[in-house]
Amino acid sequence: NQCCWILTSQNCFVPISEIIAVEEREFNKKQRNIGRWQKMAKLHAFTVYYVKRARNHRWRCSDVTFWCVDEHLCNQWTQALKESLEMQKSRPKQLLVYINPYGGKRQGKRIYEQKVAPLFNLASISTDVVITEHANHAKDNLFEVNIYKYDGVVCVGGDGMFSEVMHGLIGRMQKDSGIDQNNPKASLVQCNIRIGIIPAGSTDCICYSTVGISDPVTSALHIIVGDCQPLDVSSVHHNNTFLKYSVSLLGYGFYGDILKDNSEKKRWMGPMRYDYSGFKTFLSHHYYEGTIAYQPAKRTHGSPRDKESCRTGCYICKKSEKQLAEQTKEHGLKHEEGEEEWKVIKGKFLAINAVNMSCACPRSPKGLSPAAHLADGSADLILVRKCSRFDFLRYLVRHTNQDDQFDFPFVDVYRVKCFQFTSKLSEDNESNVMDIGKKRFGQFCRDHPACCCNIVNSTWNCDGETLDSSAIEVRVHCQLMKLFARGIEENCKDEAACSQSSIEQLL
Ligand SMILES: Nc1ncnc2c1ncn2[C@@H]1O[C@H](COP(=O)(O)OP(=O)(O)OP(=O)(O)O)[C@@H](O)[C@H]1O
Ligand SMILES: CCCCCCCCCCCCC/C=C/[C@@H](O)[C@H](CO)NC(=O)CCCCC
Ligand SMILES: [Ca+2]
Repeated sequence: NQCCWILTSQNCFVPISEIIAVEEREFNKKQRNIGRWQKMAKLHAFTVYYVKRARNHRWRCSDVTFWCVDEHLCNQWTQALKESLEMQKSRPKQLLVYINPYGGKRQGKRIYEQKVAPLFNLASISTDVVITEHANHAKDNLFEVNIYKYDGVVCVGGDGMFSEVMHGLIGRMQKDSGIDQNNPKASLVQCNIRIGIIPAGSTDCICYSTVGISDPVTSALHIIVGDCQPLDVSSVHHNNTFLKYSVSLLGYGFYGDILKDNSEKKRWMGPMRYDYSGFKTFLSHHYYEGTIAYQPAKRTHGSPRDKESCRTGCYICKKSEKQLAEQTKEHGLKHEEGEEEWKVIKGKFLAINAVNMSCACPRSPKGLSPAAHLADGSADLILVRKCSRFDFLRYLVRHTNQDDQFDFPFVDVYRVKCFQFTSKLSEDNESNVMDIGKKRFGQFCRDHPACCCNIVNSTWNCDGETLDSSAIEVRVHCQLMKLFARGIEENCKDEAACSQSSIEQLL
């Protein structure tokens, strides 16, 4: 029962849902026989391992040992606690684990073996572990194995590794349900097999934005207690062909160019390669011309300029969950064609970013859109128009401090449910007006050679992977998948306040 609590000897309350394991203990008489009367009695003991909150959303495994002289009483306690743990139905028993040994600082295998596997053992979770041998190994494997025998899939790596596992799972669900992913209007089948992320990559934005920290032990504990966080997923299509899914950043211009510069050859630099490419891309200061058409997300509550962020138990995401359930009840899987109007914006942009979540990460703890929601069925579309290098720097710096990064005349932000983008170049090509001058003068703007306006296209950065087409059609699928997470918890000033707030939440 979620409302059962134990009071530990350190005077802190632990909800049953946050107990990791209970173990009988061999009591060591020599160590404990301090009092005279104890010499005569045989002692019995059990240890409770539980989640302890540390600073900055970190979770740690703490333990407390209870002992008594009455063997029957001791057994009763252990039995009762173990039965209560058995009743926690959302906890995983069997997991499929994929480890990318080459992600981030190449520490994935060590992190899993030293920090995560011992905790899974303690919590009696059995695992099948696959160490990937090449890119797409995990994704392809998910189409072959019996995924339905697992309570979840864990990926040890960065955002790229998560993306692979997500594509494998969502793709497999659609295949098994006979849904054509190439149809941009298809209603996709929700994936109920949760994904756990053990962060071991370069940006780890998805883990950071859903847990509040990128820390392997914290993530392992969220998996053990069986947390569940639904997540919006965007589908990306070009000409009725499925390209990719995205959960964090879909970025054209600045973030696309960073990735393009960031070739596999630079992987030896580890996470540093992004700073190097970021600096180079900032100096190049390229603009791109194009047209964006979007449908505003009218049914979702909240706005990208809100002061409150999405947190554990977010009521805006809960409302979307309710709406989604009602909609599914009414229309089943049939896609309901929106009647809402399309808004069209043409212009020259330094960056076009569409984010399904805040995209908080260690480089930017509040993220690209601090008020974006994990599971509200919408994305925040951020348009950074042509501006000076100095203004763009001011905009970037605001990602790292408390100032509002949307409070600039050259930045617009909209909450959308779908959008389309066409670059000026592909518009021109489509209308068959091939300007020979473009070829002759190379990649820079013929009319204004010094304006840095690029005639060639940029590339889309889709959760850290490049897309082959610049013209794309994007649609947000509300809560298409689930993570072993609970969103970012409100900050607790001290442990006592933390326990108190958890009690209030449960009551
Ligand atoms: N054994 C492997 N060899 C080479 N590449 C792999 C292997 N396993 C997975 N990959 C690929 O490596 C890519 C990057 O991995 P990952 O996301 O773990 O690290 P990262 O790029 O350093 O971190 P981030 O994505 O957070 O920036 C993934 O897209 C994945 O497809
Ligand atoms: C003067 C200081 C200015 C500093 C400005 C910092 C702004 C940083 C915002 C970072 C936003 C990251 C969004 C996440 C994108 C991920 O899906 C993707 C895959 O891991 N990472 C990158 O593309 C890697 C992106 C790397 C960006 C540097
Ligand atoms: Ca969202």
